[in-house]
Amino acid sequence: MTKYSIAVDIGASSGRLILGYLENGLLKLDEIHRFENKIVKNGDSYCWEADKLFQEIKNGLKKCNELGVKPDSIGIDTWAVDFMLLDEKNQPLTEAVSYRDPRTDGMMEQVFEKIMKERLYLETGIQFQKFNTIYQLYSIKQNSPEILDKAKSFLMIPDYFNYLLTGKKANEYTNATSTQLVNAFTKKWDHDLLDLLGINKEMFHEIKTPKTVLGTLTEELVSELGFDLQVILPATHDTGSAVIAVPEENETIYISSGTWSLIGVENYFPICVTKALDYNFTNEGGIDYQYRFLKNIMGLWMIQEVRRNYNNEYSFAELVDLAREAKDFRAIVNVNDDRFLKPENMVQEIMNYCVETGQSIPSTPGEVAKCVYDSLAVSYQDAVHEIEEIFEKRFEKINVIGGGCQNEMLNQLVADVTKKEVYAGPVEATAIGNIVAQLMALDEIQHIKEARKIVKNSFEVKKYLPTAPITN
Ligand SMILES: Nc1ncnc2c1ncn2[C@@H]1O[C@H](COP(=O)(O)OP(=O)(O)OP(=O)(O)O)[C@@H](O)[C@H]1O
Ligand SMILES: C[C@H](O)[C@H](O)[C@@H](O)C(=O)CO
Ligand SMILES: [Mg+2]
Repeated sequence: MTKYSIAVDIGASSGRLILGYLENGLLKLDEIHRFENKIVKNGDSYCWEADKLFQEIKNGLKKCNELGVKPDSIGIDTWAVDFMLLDEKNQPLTEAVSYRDPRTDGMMEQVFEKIMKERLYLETGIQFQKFNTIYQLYSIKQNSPEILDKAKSFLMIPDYFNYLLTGKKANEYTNATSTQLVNAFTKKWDHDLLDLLGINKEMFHEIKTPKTVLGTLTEELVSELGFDLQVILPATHDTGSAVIAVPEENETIYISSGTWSLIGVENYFPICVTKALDYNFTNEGGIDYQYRFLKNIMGLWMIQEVRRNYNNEYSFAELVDLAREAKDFRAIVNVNDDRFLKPENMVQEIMNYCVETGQSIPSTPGEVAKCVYDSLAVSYQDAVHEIEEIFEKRFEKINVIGGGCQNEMLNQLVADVTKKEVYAGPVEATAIGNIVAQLMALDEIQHIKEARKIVKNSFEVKKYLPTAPITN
């Protein structure tokens, strides 16, 4: 009997419900619902529209009825680090504040007054991003302590949506690791660290791993939707799900390319050595207790903001075409500079950077786009060199997955600057990895190697070779 699973994949720029099932050994996808996601200003805070997003999840489930689809399971994944705090009546104490909110400015440095940076990295293995959950919570403790006093439940965004679906509370492992509050070795909440920071450890829930069946829908939702299903935990950190879908059975460097570019490798143990700290790599949790040794690169957020600055006049494909036409323009920015995390105007910020560094100044949408793509490719190349230095080996190929793998110009740039074979696809890697974890929980797929073989056979993967010869 064929099992049907729904992946709810909500990224920073868009969300989608995708139905997945096995047919003749191949994984089939049907997109049920797609919707926009964005950060909105709520008072003085930059927030996600959590209520609207949950309504979109229900809208997508209602479409199943219209399509005559009766799914067996659902799994939710989103971006990392962000969370909700619930009071004793299970009511949210704040809006869903975004990691791009400036409330964490200066918080990392204040935390280092409580715990040495090196110790924090040795215990958690997590990269130092100013917006990590640890710094968000510390900001609340410093600026609105009454909120933490009332907090009885800490749920990350997917955990919160799972709670609304089932009434059950749990923290899923892959996303919990992104908080920088989980011990990389015990894989549990680091209570010593929480005590050091004066954050009440009682509000955190039991950490559960991908493939866990959390429960079924609440009675209210069954009567609203007209059906019930199993709510299964995928890797609820979207990048954790994306990495599951890398269509490569052997070792490879992956780039999960979307709002962020997450570049790294899969590993069996956490690498918390000084060089990994200096290069700011992370050891986020993966499925089956793998580690995702990777780093955040600012990613296509920059081109999303450039597109917005030009009043969404150009599609992403048109911006690539315009960048190709600007082939002679060359200026490189440090994409990982905090100035690009949430500038008032990304185009202006890029121009200012080029003025400050004495470079040619991009003046057309094509030149700005080319500057972004060239700069991302340079940043990827630096990360590849760092990975090969730490692993003391050369990797032969790079797999690009996610929406960004549709950018053929960037894929070719990556092949040219790294001098490696680049394999681009699948586009919906996150949703695919989400579905794979559900089908594994439903005993439709037995293990990851089998899953990756199925993904490779089921979806298009385009190959890019360096235009210059590969020199070993
Ligand atoms: N046709 C296209 N040509 C070139 N680039 C594209 C195309 N379609 C999408 N993209 C790129 O893909 C990006 C979106 O990727 P994706 O859909 O994986 O992001 P998301 O899942 O919405 O967000 P997140 O990265 O937070 O998960 C866009 O910002 C854009 O740069
Ligand atoms: C904010 C996080 O760095 C971000 O969610 C990243 O981990 C990611 O997975 C983006 O899709
Ligand atoms: Mg995504």
